[in-house]
Amino acid sequence: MSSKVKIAARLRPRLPGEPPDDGGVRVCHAENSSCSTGANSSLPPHDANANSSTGAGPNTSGSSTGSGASGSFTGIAVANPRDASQIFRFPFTSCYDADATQEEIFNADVRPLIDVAWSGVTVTIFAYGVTSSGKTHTMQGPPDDPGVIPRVVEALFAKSSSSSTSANETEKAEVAVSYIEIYKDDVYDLLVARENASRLAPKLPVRENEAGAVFVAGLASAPVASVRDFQGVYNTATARRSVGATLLNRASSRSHAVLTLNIKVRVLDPATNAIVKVREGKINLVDLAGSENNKLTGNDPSRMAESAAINKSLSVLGQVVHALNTGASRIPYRNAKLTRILQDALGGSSVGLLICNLSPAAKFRQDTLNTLNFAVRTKNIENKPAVNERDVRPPPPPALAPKIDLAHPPKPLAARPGARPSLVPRPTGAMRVSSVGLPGAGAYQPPSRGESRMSMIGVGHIEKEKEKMPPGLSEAEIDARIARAVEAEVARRLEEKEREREREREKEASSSRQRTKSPNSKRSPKSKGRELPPGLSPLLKRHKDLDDELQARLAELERKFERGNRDAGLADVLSPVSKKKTGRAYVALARAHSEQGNLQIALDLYRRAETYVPDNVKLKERWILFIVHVFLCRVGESASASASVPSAPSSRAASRASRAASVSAPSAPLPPAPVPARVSAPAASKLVSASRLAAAVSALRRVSHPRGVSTSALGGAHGKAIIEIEWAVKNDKAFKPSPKRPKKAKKTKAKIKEAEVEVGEMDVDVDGAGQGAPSGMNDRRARSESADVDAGQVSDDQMEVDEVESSLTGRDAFGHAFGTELTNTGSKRGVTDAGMETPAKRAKGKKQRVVMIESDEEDAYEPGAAPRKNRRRVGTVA
Ligand SMILES: Nc1ncnc2c1ncn2[C@@H]1O[C@H](COP(=O)(O)OP(=O)(O)OP(=O)(O)O)[C@@H](O)[C@H]1O
Repeated sequence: MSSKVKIAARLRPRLPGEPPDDGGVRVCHAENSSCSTGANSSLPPHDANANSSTGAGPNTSGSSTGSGASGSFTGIAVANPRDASQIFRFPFTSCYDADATQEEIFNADVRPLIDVAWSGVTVTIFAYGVTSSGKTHTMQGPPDDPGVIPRVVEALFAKSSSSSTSANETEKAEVAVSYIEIYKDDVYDLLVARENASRLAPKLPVRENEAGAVFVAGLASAPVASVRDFQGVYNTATARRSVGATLLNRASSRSHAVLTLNIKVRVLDPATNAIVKVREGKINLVDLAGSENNKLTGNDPSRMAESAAINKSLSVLGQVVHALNTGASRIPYRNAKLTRILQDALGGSSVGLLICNLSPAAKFRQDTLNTLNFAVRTKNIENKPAVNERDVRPPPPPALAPKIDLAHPPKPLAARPGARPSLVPRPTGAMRVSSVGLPGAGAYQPPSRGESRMSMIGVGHIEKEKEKMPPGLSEAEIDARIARAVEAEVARRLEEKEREREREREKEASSSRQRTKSPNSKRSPKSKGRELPPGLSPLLKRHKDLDDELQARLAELERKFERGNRDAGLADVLSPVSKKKTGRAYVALARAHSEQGNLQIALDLYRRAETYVPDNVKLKERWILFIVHVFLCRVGESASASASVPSAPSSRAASRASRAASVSAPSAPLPPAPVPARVSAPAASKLVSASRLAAAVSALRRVSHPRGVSTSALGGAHGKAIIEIEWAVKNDKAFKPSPKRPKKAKKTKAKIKEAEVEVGEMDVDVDGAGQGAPSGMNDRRARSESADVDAGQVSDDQMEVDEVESSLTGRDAFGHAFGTELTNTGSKRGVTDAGMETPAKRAKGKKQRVVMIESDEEDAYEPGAAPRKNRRRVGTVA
């Protein structure tokens, strides 16, 4: 349903002091074929035969055609201010001449809207017109001749007191008032007291809620219970409104005022007196500030500013109306607070009434025409009123749900002739049960839940409950009791099931604990496969003949694995940095143990380190090696214990080892163990295991790196450690770990500065030796060196190579001779000798090779001098 904005035009009488009415503005009524002018007109009524126009001036639209300004139409006829013989006619159904009373206007156009608001719709009534045209008079009115606002309130309370709309329902209304003014495009709450005449009330923001309704945030709302209450609130608030004297109006409104009456109607059920519905209607009563011609108003600068704001907002109002009429895609509501607040009344969901106030004075003729043009356009705006009503009745209690005969439940929909088969799969024989356990044909119930309940409770249970009911109960009470009983039964059975499940879980947990405690107990290969690390399971699956000892060993490994899981739990909650640090700590610990010969512990620690750095491929490989190592050691020991000749290749253990290794590398037969002629049993076992280990490791390496990967690529520094340990085991030698790699120096400003100082010192030292480069390097050399030695581009590896090279030649990469000789002996793993420099010293050595190039202007570096801005740094700390 749509509703057009209704227009009512009212011509005010000529005021004392105004020039005589020239009869230029006439109110015509078709019914009595007459046109009247403002009161006290000095001119006779407009000549009915005067020339008339089919428009209302160049900017008009929508005015009707007709001949003459006769009373053949209802509306306003205005003489062209430039040519009095031309008449513009504006047809409106509601037109009031100067003699019209406040009561007439109220009864004809406003009173009907009270019922609209009462029914839960927003109604907006606004007075529009040039300054001094009588807007405030129409809306507010003097105390002895109240206008629309007081009359609306009075009618509202009268309606409220006699609010009985039907025989069944009684209505109770609550009225609350809010009152704002929009002054210079800022919103102020007129209900909020101000400390003094100056505008100290806070400006209120205009917002939009999720539903798109515009509202003034933080606006006060005063409930009023009677007309007297309202008068008290309204008079106080109105006194706060910005009013100023202009030449045209002694009490000119300097702001737009919007009074809102919020009407909340509660509809009661007469039987129970309970609230059935709530409707919330609103009446917005808007007294706009009048458009002003500053030539006529004689405004001072402050009034001019007000006037500009007023005219601007009215102009936006006009643009909004125009956009609505032309069906524009964008309506410029947001261009002014006024239009934003009146958005609902203009093309929104409210019912609107625009009262056009007209002045008969000739000086306002053009403004009058503008006002009428605006009115004609506005009347084409269509709103879509919406009723704001909600049903607040509580949902019907379960006992009042449709009753079904339990003994003869309704057929499912699909079974009815012509009914659409249900799309929900339904097991045969199962009947849907409502949430309270009653068969609910109409009530929706999720199938799974309802059906499971049905299977739990069954119709028999309900029947039993029904039988238990004492006599004399009503049907509803019986239903309610059954519902409660069934609910309780469902709850009890669910609880029982839950307890049962809990017991099962506990049983399972205790049996798994038992299994862990007794490592010798028989375990199914499946459980092994599930619990052991993935790298271990394939090997075990293929060797089901492993003896008890090995089983015990595996159990121990499992425990370690579980401990690893705990570590994994801890690793989960650590930050990446902490994880890395913890992983490094484990590696360091492993190194320490390996140094002491505790290879087993070392390898275990390497494995734990893996928990914290799971993506570290090197550590994963080390874990596989460890498993093989353990396996072969055990095999080797048992072989040595059982054989008189340690190298016996035909021994059972050795053949097992051979088989195990061949699993990993079927194409790589184990080499014969290199056993010396005379060797002790333990040493022999070690050698046997070592040889098997070496074969298995190489086989594994082939498996994991089919294309062949170098040792360093296999494990880097830590991989090397593993190989070294293996080597030590194989050769029965002490294991010497490699020294830690020096950390990379960070390129911090401080270090760069420090490096500069060091370079300065280095230059001095080198000069002192008589072999270094001169402290003042020429530009060409500096450039060529900078191209070669941009420290940012020199990798660590390159530095290692340089070190070796320079240790051989005694010169650095640039041909400089060093005062101190680098002592890297070039051993096969790059391990330094006992008297070698510490990593820190090595790092320092590297620093000394950094070349700092100063700017072209400075040949010599001044030790201790602060770095200058224009220095060009082409080399930096490695
Ligand atoms: N219908 C009327 N009957 C008698 N007097 C009227 C009527 N309409 C307006 N007046 C008088 O005209 C003067 C100006 O009216 P009013 O202040 O209501 O104009 P306005 O449009 O509100 O002006 P502004 O926009 O400057 O506030 C007032 O003195 C008012 O009493």
